[in-house]
Amino acid sequence: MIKIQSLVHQYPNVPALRFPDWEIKDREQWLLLGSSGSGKSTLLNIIAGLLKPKGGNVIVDGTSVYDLSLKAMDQFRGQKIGIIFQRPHFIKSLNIYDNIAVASSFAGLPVDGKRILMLLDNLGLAGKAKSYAEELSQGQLQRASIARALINRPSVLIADEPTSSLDDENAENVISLLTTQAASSDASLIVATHDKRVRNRLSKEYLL
Ligand SMILES: Nc1ncnc2c1ncn2[C@@H]1O[C@H](COP(=O)(O)OP(=O)(O)OP(=O)(O)O)[C@@H](O)[C@H]1O
Repeated sequence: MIKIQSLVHQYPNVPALRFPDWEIKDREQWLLLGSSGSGKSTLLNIIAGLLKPKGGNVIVDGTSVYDLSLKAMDQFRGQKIGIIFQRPHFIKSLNIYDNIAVASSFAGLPVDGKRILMLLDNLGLAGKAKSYAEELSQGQLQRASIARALINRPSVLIADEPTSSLDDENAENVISLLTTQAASSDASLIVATHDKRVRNRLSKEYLL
């Protein structure tokens, strides 16, 4: 369960961003909608523990995220929150398997090789474990980033414009995988998007 309460963020020289309170129950799937500049990415970064808000609370599974020390917050994020960005970033010198393994090590968790291979298989990447990011297409990379986001069995999967750089077929594939994989991992899902192809695929909407 995630709660945001009385959240406000202030960038220099622009009006403060205020976010309506929001409660995301376990396994719920939400679209985060709003016009360009309304604060979607800002809110996702705040929920993910990557950007400290000026005021208010983010509570994930009973823990007030911004009351944690920086080190505790890094581990908490690694264990509880899976993040998928618009364009996936992988460490170039490591293969896909090792990139996913590193996500567990950073979170202070043991590497579960069987689960890495199972997730890659579920995401249609069974043969790509030993490949490097530069050898994968955008759609394959986005699927690999879903595997990486899921590896630590997070409570919530957060995706910021995950389909905007993909063609129709890959966009459909990625949104299906996000919804089914979140459900089978018992994770909640938040997808921020402008993409009309995605809008009718999740039942709940939070509007900025
Ligand atoms: N680092 C920053 N410094 C100053 N202002 C910022 C910064 N990042 C974002 N902003 C401003 O905060 C507002 C919200 O930005 P944000 O990226 O969260 O919006 P968004 O809804 O995700 O937009 P888009 O849909 O275009 O990606 C915008 O007005 C933006 O210009």
